[in-house]
Amino acid sequence: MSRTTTPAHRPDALAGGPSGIVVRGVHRRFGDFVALEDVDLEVRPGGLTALLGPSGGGKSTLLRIIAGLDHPDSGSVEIGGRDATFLPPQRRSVGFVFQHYAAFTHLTTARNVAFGLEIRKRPKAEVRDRVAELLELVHLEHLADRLPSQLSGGQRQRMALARALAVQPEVLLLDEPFGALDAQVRKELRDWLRRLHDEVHVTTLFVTHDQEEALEVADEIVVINDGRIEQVGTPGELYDHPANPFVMSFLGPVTRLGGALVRPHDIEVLTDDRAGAVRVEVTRLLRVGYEVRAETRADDGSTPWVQLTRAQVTELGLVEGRTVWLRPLVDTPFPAAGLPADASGPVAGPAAGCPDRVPA
Ligand SMILES: Nc1ncnc2c1ncn2[C@@H]1O[C@H](COP(=O)(O)OP(=O)(O)OP(=O)(O)O)[C@@H](O)[C@H]1O
Repeated sequence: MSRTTTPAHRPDALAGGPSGIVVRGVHRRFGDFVALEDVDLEVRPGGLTALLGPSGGGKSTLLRIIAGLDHPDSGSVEIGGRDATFLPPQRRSVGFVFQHYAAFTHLTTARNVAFGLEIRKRPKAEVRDRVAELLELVHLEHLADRLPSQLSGGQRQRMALARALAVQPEVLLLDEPFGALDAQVRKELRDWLRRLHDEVHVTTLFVTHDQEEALEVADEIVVINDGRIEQVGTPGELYDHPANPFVMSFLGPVTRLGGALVRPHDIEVLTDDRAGAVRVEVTRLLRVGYEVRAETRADDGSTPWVQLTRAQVTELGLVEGRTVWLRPLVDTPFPAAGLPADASGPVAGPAAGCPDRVPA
């Protein structure tokens, strides 16, 4: 997917320029529990930003505070350059969509989309034109007269997006908008969201716990864990230059090699001993689609695994039981000891279920 035309590079894409979000020093406690601790965040105007982190990390709390559905104990929220900290949700110019969208069940798709405009008493012709435009945008024009119960889950979420966009919010906040849908539909909708965003350029912040979703869709990813922001960057920056072991292990597969954390595709397999290489025995070759995962055991009892292509396996003559040597192909910034106990592998995405996570 091309990112060359991302709205972040086209700040003039909205009339008056899109608005960013600035969060400063936000704290939020629930009793003794600290849900957000001194959170500072700038969401780029016109960008598609993912708020990514494990369950309970504080994603929804932060989104709700930006939306005005919850309030910080201290700190501030600015939307489009205006202090919104004490504004009610309806005065923040935000549109939101949640995982389980509560549509008006007795209203058609078109009337659901029109709702926000109608309560704002917009002229009938304007409402009609805007609804037609939005339904076309979300590819639901042919289902305008259906009731929500006659739509699929994916169609309902698209209707929710259209409804949120109807009142032309400055920012769009999406909390796991596709979370309740099955994997295939999720995948289609995330491609669709990317394309939709390329058309409308509204500053969008979406919550996800799925690293693959964030890597595929977002211009920028904010990784949040335990109420703190771990790192902010483009998908490439986070994947290639993680700030700490948590980000490294959350954003892709990791394995331990010679006391360091390494990506399993950044390991060279050698058929003889060389400087810096670790001797291992191949314990299992697992074919997973187009890749082969070679599980190994080193003399110190550690069990690094390597991601290879079938051609590499053939070329190396790898078979179970063979001794080979492994060497990291890139510098390994983190010792394996720095890996949090609960982050021994990716939590979701293509690498989920990697051998590191398969119970012995
Ligand atoms: N109203 C509340 N009262 C008490 N604790 C709360 C409340 N809302 C959230 N929390 C706690 O704050 C923490 C952060 O919750 P939050 O919903 O923001 O996490 P999350 O990252 O969105 O997680 P998930 O992906 O599971 O939705 C959790 O431990 C949660 O139990």
